[in-house]
Amino acid sequence: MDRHVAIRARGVTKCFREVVALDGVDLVVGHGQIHGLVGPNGAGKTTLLGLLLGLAAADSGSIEILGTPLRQALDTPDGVAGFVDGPGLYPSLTARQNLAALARLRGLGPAGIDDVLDEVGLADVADDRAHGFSLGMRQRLGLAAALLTRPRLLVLDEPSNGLDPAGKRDVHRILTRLAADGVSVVLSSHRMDDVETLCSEVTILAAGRVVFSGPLGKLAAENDELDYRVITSDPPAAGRVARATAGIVVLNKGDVLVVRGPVAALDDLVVRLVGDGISIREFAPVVSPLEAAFLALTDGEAGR
Ligand SMILES: Nc1ncnc2c1ncn2[C@@H]1O[C@H](COP(=O)(O)OP(=O)(O)OP(=O)(O)O)[C@@H](O)[C@H]1O
Repeated sequence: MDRHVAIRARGVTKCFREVVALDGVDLVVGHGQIHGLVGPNGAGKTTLLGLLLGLAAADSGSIEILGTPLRQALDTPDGVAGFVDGPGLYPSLTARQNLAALARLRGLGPAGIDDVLDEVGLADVADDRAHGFSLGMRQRLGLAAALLTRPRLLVLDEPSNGLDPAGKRDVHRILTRLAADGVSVVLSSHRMDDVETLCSEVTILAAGRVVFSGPLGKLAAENDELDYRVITSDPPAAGRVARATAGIVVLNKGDVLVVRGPVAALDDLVVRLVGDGISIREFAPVVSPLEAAFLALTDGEAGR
């Protein structure tokens, strides 16, 4: 038993007939960490999140949640909440009634319902029926339902799905605040920018296996051959300087200067540009380290 981590999964395997959805998966999530789960369609993300929520049992391996080993389905300890495949809601009930029904099922009183509705930005539509809700509103209501139980571990399958930019910002704000209070969060997403903004650690799954797990910074360190877009005050001169810098490969992407090279050569290029009086307005990876790693590590695995 390990009380220092929220989730410790080792060698988890899950098959659906001949389909191996998870194949020896390890996952460690610390307290107060927001951990991203990414992978192509069919990689096993929802299956893994479902196991963490106790919706099914693993075929083999071990899963420990909040210090308690999971032995069978529906065995999750108190303090775990979330959803997979979209939040389960009663369409004919209002937002408030949905939460009241859930509170009764969990043996909780109605106290807190207004607070969580307010927290997820649904206070104004609290008495509207859920069947008229947009995808983003249903996601918010699902999050409200999870928050109602005051969880110590939140397990969320694509929580930003269907949210507009303001909704996404609200959800990010809520999750970041919860994590600051020590709540652990595991979430899946197809949006690399979401994962990069929210998560300190990420696990990349491909075909049921973990191909990377660790801090986002480690991915950046392992990707020193990214393409960088360089926007300057004098593009022709910058192109000439880049071509003359040892170790730098210049790639033409329209009018925009794009370079590739080891970190030392990129550093040298910056020094030379500035030395030549060329102002650097932007020096940024064309695709983020996470996206580059995702594409490199999951190449050919999509669409099982
Ligand atoms: N209940 C099930 N019965 C049969 N096969 C299943 C079942 N659930 C998942 N699978 C299969 O297991 C594999 C992993 O599916 P899973 O839904 O976990 O992937 P995912 O990473 O969440 O994909 P997506 O990004 O498309 O949601 C897929 O091949 C899927 O078809």
